[in-house]
Amino acid sequence: MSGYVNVGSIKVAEVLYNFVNREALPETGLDVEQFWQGFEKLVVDFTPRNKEILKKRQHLQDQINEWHKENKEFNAEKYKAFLEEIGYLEPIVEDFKVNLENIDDEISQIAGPQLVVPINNPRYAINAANSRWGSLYDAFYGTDVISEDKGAEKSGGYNPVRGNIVIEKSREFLDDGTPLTSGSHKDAKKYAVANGKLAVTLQNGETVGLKEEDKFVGYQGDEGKPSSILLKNNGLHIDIQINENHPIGKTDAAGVKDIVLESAITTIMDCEDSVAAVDAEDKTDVYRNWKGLIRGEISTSFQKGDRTIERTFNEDRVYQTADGGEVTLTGRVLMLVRNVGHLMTNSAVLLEDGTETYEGILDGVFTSLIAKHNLLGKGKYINSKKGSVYIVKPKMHGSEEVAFSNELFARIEDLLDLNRNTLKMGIMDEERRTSLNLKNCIYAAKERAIFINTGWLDRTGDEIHTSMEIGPIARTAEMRPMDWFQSYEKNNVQEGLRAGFQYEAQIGKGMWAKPDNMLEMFTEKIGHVEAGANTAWVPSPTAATLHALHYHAVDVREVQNQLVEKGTDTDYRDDILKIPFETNPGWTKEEIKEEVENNAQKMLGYVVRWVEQGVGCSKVPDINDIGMMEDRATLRISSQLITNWLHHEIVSEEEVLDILKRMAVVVDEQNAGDELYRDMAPNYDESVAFQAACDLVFKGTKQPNGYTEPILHSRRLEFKKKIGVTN
Ligand SMILES: CC(=O)SCCNC(=O)CCNC(=O)[C@H](O)C(C)(C)COP(=O)(O)OP(=O)(O)OC[C@H]1O[C@@H](n2cnc3c(N)ncnc32)[C@H](O)[C@@H]1OP(=O)(O)O
Ligand SMILES: O=CC(=O)O
Ligand SMILES: [Mg+2]
Repeated sequence: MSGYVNVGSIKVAEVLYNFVNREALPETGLDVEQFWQGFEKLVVDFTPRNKEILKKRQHLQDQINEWHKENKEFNAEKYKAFLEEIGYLEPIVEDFKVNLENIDDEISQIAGPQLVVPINNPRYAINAANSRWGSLYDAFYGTDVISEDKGAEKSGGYNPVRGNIVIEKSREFLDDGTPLTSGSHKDAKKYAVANGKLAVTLQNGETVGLKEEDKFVGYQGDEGKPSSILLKNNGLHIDIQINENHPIGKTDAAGVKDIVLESAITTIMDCEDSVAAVDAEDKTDVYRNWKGLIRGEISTSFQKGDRTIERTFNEDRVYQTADGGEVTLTGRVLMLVRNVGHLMTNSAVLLEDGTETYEGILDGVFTSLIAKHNLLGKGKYINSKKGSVYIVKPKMHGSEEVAFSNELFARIEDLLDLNRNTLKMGIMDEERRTSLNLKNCIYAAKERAIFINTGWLDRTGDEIHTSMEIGPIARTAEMRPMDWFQSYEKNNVQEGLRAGFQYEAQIGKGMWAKPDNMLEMFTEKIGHVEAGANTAWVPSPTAATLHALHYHAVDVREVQNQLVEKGTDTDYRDDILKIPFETNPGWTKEEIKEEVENNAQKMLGYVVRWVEQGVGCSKVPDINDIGMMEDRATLRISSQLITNWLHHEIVSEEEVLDILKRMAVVVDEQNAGDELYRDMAPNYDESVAFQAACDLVFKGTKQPNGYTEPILHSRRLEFKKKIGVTN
């Protein structure tokens, strides 16, 4: 474990202190001594306020619990009045508009997918930074968007039957978004440029152009024999790549070897839900990676099959324009960084009384300090051309907490000698108090709020915990179609539009949590764009490429215009307050068993890797063998649902323990091929991971807002100690 260095009244872990002095502070123009003095003062000033925020959360929760116990007959009007009385529902501010400056086009102008990636996994994080462009052919060929029926299997080498379906589907996409004056891209036998326009020769010998000529942007290679044609539709680029000697190009009449799409426009480098970082060593790793990412200098090499792959940031892409000029497009996403929320502390910095500092304060300071490098032009690539730093702030409850972050950001700007409002804020709309008071939350950071995103996974967990005492909460799959959820989503779009997010900021929708079910995503996630969101989360680069198709199909600007025209003054509060509980559930024994087993299996599959391997985001099979993206937020749902059912005696403790034990055997089997894995069964008492899962459900009513972090962190620290690892 790291030793500590005294910094005034506080102590900073040596590993972090050295990183800051040797790697983070150099090139920022900041004085080392002044920085640490200012840091100490900031920590000392903001810690008590952070503590107060958390006390208020608990006080509100306690009052809500008591109210439900005293009001067994639920009355919606009385409930709302009570929430107003205790300040859970805030008086709503007058209409206003956000006042944002120096916002990159990727946030304000370009509607498209937002990828999320654990920041402490360089292989994935660099991949994520490069996922601005993705192969449509690979996305179709490699996923279930195309069925494997009728000889179109994926297995083995290249399957031309499947390949032809990919090509056909891709041409249909071109016909939809960038149609020809006549005929179809399917019949193209040559793509060329003539007189500054796209000239497509069809099978019938006719040469046609684009219906909307200005959708042609540029090309690479010779006009008569280009290697690439660049088109643009709804603000997103399409690169038709041509090489008649390529194995795929050879099979295509026009020599097209791929269609590459602008895919993830922004990426969130995540320090939070998808990461396990519990001590100074882990946090220093996180910050070091962020430095490599924001400067575009990080690289990694890894083995894939029998190949060694070197992964670095992609270069820009340069094209000739029709008028003889040149256009350079970035090869990379715009990066945002998600800090942690206000809840957790970390031993990386200790206060005078020996207690740990709030991790959110540390993240705010250090991710901003590191980002300053890039603001000063240091590094291989510039992330924000406008000189902003985009910080996503999760798990805030109500406008007071947003105001706290806003002040923290201002103080960090002063510490780092940054202009006011350089630090922008993405507000996760993922706690009930925030959804219900969203307008006020945006107002509290109206010079910084660059997104509001419906983090529906945490939001669902918070819904369960907040109303723990009312009765049994609905089964997880039944929660989304319900009023509370639907109105939460609509309210988010409405409040974004009302606050003037159109052409200024992002109205974002949540994660697709089934990373292997791309057909289902392809069918469903277009709903996010149709609802007026100009971005939505995806779990992988492939998902980003497929989701990009939705922004080609639907012009979200039009949707937003229509919504604004219709009016943005619906009061969704009453619907959001419709608690998803069951007065008379009537679930069969079989249904109850299935629900608990499913949640238990996902929990254990995730927790075991978190606690014993430090993996913060995993793909874990559910009971139907569907690989689910599991992170701290999905764990909050699974654990709180079981807790709730235990609390209301839908299941007994013995039954849950029995299910956990049986599911542990299943999870052990699923991980049989992993050398680092330690079985949970049959010595359950010795498995730290198994104990963590038990704590999460059996002590679930006591977890602050139902969060999983306190147990995950303490059990991970216990495991590290047990096996003697420092990181
Ligand atoms: C509630 C919330 O807070 S949601 C936000 C937090 N969640 C996330 O950030 C999810 C991010 N996604 C992931 O971590 C992963 O996709 C997982 C864990 C869900 C699945 O991971 P795996 O099982 O390894 O995925 P799979 O085997 O299908 O794909 C691996 C390949 O995809 C790439 N990949 C997968 N996810 C990502 C990603 N998010 N970003 C970049 N690349 C990715 C990997 O780099 C790898 O490719 P490579 O071999 O060329 O390096
Ligand atoms: O952070 C995202 C969520 O859904 O929770
Ligand atoms: Mg979340």
